[in-house]
Amino acid sequence: KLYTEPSQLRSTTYDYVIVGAGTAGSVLANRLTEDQKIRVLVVEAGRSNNGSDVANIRIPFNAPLASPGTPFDWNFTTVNQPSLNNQPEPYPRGKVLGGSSSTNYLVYTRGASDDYDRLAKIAGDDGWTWDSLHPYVLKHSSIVPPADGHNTTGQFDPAWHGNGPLRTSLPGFPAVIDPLVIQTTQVLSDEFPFNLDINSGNPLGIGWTQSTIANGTRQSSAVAYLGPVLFRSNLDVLINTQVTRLIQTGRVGGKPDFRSIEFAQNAKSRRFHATARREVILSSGAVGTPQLLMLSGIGDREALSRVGITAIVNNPDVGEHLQDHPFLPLQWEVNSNETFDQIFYNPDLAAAVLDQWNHNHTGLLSTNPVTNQLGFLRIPRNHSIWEQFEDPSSGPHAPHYEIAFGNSFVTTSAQNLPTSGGFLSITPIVVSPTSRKLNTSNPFDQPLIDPAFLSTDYDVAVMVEAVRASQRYIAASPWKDYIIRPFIDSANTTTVEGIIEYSRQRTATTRHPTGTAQVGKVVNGDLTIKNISGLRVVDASIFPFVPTGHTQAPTYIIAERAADIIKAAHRN
Ligand SMILES: Cc1cc2nc3c(=O)[nH]c(=O)nc-3n(C[C@H](O)[C@H](O)[C@H](O)COP(=O)(O)OP(=O)(O)OC[C@H]3O[C@@H](n4cnc5c(N)ncnc54)[C@H](O)[C@@H]3O)c2cc1C
Repeated sequence: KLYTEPSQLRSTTYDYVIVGAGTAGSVLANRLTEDQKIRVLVVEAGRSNNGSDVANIRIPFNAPLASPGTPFDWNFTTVNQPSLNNQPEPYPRGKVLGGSSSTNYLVYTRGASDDYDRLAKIAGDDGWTWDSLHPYVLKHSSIVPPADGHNTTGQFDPAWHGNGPLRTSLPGFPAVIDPLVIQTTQVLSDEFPFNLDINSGNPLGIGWTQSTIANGTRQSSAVAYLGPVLFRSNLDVLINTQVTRLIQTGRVGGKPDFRSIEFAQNAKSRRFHATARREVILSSGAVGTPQLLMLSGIGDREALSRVGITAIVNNPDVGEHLQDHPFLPLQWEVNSNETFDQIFYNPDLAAAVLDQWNHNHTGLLSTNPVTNQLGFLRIPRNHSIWEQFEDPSSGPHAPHYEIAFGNSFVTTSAQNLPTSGGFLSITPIVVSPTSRKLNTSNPFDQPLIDPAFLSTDYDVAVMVEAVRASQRYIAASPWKDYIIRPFIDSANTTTVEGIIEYSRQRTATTRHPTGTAQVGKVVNGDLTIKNISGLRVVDASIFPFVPTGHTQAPTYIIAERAADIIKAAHRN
């Protein structure tokens, strides 16, 4: 049942208390309440994902309107980024049932098998290898026909898709660049081979984008996992309420035991408490989880004492090691009036596509807002970059960078939409970055977030290489009559110095924070917290290295396995 006020709760004691009904938290809420005898409370700071004002979190193409600066988002900002000309960056995180899966850009990629194998090695648990996780890969998701019903043969491999509740699909609306992107994989097949399914564990090459969209509508963990089980009498979900602190309830096996939470609706309102008989599970995301640990006295002793918090468990790694993917759109003016830009210039067209979506959930608004094709690529072994840097990737199937092809002008906070013209955007993303950081202080204040974008020479060098690869892509013959010229802002990105200068002006977040309560440093292989009893973390903060794809699918996969680990831990 869904509650909007803490005073409405039927109990203060549950078997499990989950903090955050986001991507991972909703998976756990669903799986742990499969056993009717188990009672679960989920406390979510954000609002409901239903209501009369939720169009922008339901309509796939409107995802960029869901955050930042909206009631669905925490509206965080990073600290000034010295390597991005000392500018801060908006840092969106979903604050709504489904968490960031309700506001993200819907791209569904699992990353490389090597990413999971490295996680298993760091965790000391073979259960996290790609092969061992295969049942969870199939259990969490399924692939359904796209909104336009086109024949998807040759665009994905059905063998890699299961029958799970999270429904995904291939692009639901064709882009004028689709044939050009695919033809280039034939013309430049050595460097940019076609990959039938980038979600097979080997993402290398260029393939069709899969998105968390079904029937032309966003599929989030709230839609796929939480909504369908809200009727269960053993599940209580409290929204609009922030957990402010975890409370030590005693000691178990010589370790501090944290089985209670404190929560409130705002900084001035009454504080409430609830207790878990079995465990409190933190699924508050890569910003919320370390913030809550630190507020509860779990973190770096000296940093906590500077903000007046007494450390109960000294762990300097809590909230450190934030890792994200830097993202840099490049744009070209093109010889077409069929790019998606047109709906931003023409209100009649915008109204027509909205009418179509409202009518039957088809048309432009039913598709992913960013891209119909993605490429994941490695810098070859004989490239001079490797004379200077160690390869930080997890293995031979893991890319160093990604390129996403957009049939419109992709912007960042540092760039406005032009008022006319048709555009192609290619967005290089460094997917094995080496920059890491995050710091925090008080529950209702925004924490200090520092992704340290492009702060290492390696990240800069890979960004340069990714920009050059994008330029080689559109220099191929299929684009000859299509590209007019580079957009003015990116026109000078022809020299290494020019690319670096452009990167420092325009790089933004791909919104993939991970690593702030990572396996090996903060949590054990079973995701329990080191030197603490009664507490576990299940969300994107546990990844020791950011996966080399977009981070929602890896989060669903680890959450599905975590549910089984938790059930097994309490079986007797
Ligand atoms: C704008 C945006 C675009 C993105 N695009 C993509 C994409 O296209 N593809 C992709 O794969 N990934 C994308 N991502 C990233 C992906 O969505 C996240 O990595 C993933 O959803 C993280 O899941 P999580 O469970 O760790 O956290 P979340 O899903 O963020 O869940 C955390 C939940 O905890 C709640 N919470 C936090 N603190 C508290 C507290 N103290 N008390 C109570 N509740 C609390 C939050 O409100 C939230 O609901 C995007 C993210 C954003 C924000």
